[in-house]
Amino acid sequence: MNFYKSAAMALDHLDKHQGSVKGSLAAAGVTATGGEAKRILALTIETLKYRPIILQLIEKTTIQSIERLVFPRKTPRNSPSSQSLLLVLLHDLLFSSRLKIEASDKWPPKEAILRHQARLRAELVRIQIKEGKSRKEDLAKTSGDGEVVRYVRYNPNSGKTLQELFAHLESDKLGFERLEEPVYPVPQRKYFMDPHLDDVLLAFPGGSNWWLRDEWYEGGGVILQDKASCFPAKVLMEGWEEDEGECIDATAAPGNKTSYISALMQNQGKLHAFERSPNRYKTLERMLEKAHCTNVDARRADFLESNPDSYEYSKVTRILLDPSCSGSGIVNRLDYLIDDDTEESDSKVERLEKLASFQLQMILHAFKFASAKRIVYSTCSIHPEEDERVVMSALKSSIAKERGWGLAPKTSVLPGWERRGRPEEMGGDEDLANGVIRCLPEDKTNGFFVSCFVRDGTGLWPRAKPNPRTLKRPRKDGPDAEGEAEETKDDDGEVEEIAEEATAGGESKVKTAAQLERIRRKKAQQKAKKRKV
Ligand SMILES: C[S@@+](CC[C@H](N)C(=O)[O-])C[C@H]1O[C@@H](n2cnc3c(N)ncnc32)[C@H](O)[C@@H]1O
Repeated sequence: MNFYKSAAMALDHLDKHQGSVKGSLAAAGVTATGGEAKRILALTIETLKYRPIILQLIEKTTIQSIERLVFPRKTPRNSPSSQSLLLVLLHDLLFSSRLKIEASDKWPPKEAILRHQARLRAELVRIQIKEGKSRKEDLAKTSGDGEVVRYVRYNPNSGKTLQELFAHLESDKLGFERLEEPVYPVPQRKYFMDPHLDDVLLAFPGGSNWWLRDEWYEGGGVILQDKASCFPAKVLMEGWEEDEGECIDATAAPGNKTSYISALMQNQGKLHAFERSPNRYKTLERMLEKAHCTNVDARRADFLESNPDSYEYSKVTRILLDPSCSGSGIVNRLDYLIDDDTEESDSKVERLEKLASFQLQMILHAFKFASAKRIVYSTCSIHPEEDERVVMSALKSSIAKERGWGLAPKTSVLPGWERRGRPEEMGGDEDLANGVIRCLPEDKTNGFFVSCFVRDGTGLWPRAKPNPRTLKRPRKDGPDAEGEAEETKDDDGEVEEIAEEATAGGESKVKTAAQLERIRRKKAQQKAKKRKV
């Protein structure tokens, strides 16, 4: 019951238009942790998806006014509004997988709603017919252009073949038909192999959920993973040969990319996986087990504390860095459900600065591994501060120069992918910009960024005279880093915690264009103040 009230209070808070769903939960005083918090978050998000439809039902059945004793127009302080409570309860009754309100039958709000059950269901069918939707799920609000694709990655580590998966999907039980060519939006009950990852990635219609309680999903034969999130592993493992050496996934949980790298290594050799957060490490362990990854040595450890010169990592040739980021590219879960981002621009700038500094530090640490020759850096962010600008700072670092790290050219970074980097963020250098890839929702993926550093003689370097906006400025003074906790999202929308870090040596202290802009603004403000005095 409290669980419904908490979700309803978060909806009320969102109604007042104050930030993200998660932020609204905190602001509404919802303090649940662990599984309970996830459940409340999920209910809030799911309710938002069906909100316009549920509001129509409330209006058509006039349930709120008929049951005004239970759902009064005005509710006491610290209680949710009647409308929001109705929204979450009706969501569970009509759209949840169990199709019921999970509370005692004697709870007055549930009793009141059940009195109108038949009418509510009938109205819902009417709306479905009017909207031309054969399934209720198709009434859900989606992220914009109606071209949402649900991607599913085939996992060869499971020991089953792709042909077996096709047969399963096309069986009478599931009844899918495979198309030879991509069609967008993907038609109902059809699927096809994604044109960029045609050996592993299957594309389904947006509302698909055939994998719920399906043996292939439960048994790790398929993994739900956004298309863009598959790219880093694909780029990292380009040209891999079994006897080349070992790999590192420096920031592994929940483990989607780890399991893909493991599969690309044919589950052979050794993949060292680091995860710093204890909770997320547990998720990683579960994921690796489910995905049958037997070549992964996972540890709960901070990658920045690993010793690049140790014998243990002497055979590591490839490193994936997919560090904590702002998650600004994730559009398919939360962001489209609320109108816009009301975060104050200054705090946003500061947050990006901190993230960029941490991300750069991760790259510079990876550069130190003696045998490393290919490093992929990716984010699920669309901000240049975390993407191209971090890459430029890394390329200009002294360690990159000392160890010969350059940027891999387009030819070895998914050349078939059209959307490349922003030249204006890379000193105007088209070749560098073509070396990295970006993804946007219009590409039917999450917003994403992938870059690849190499030291095999093919690497690109920034031009001698780079764009001053992207210049790295080593900081000679200033405070050392403190462990300030910050929350970010990974590309699957999971909330993660990062602790901001920086080195005392100043190697990773960068001033991004955003920082410079802030300094400029502060100076201008000070000048204006002086003038007034
Ligand atoms: C964006 S997520 C990674 C998602 C993952 N690559 C996947 O595809 O499933 C970043 C992860 O890195 C972890 N992390 C952040 N800093 C770290 C560090 N210094 N060492 C190890 N793990 C770190 C975070 O806790 C978080 O789980």
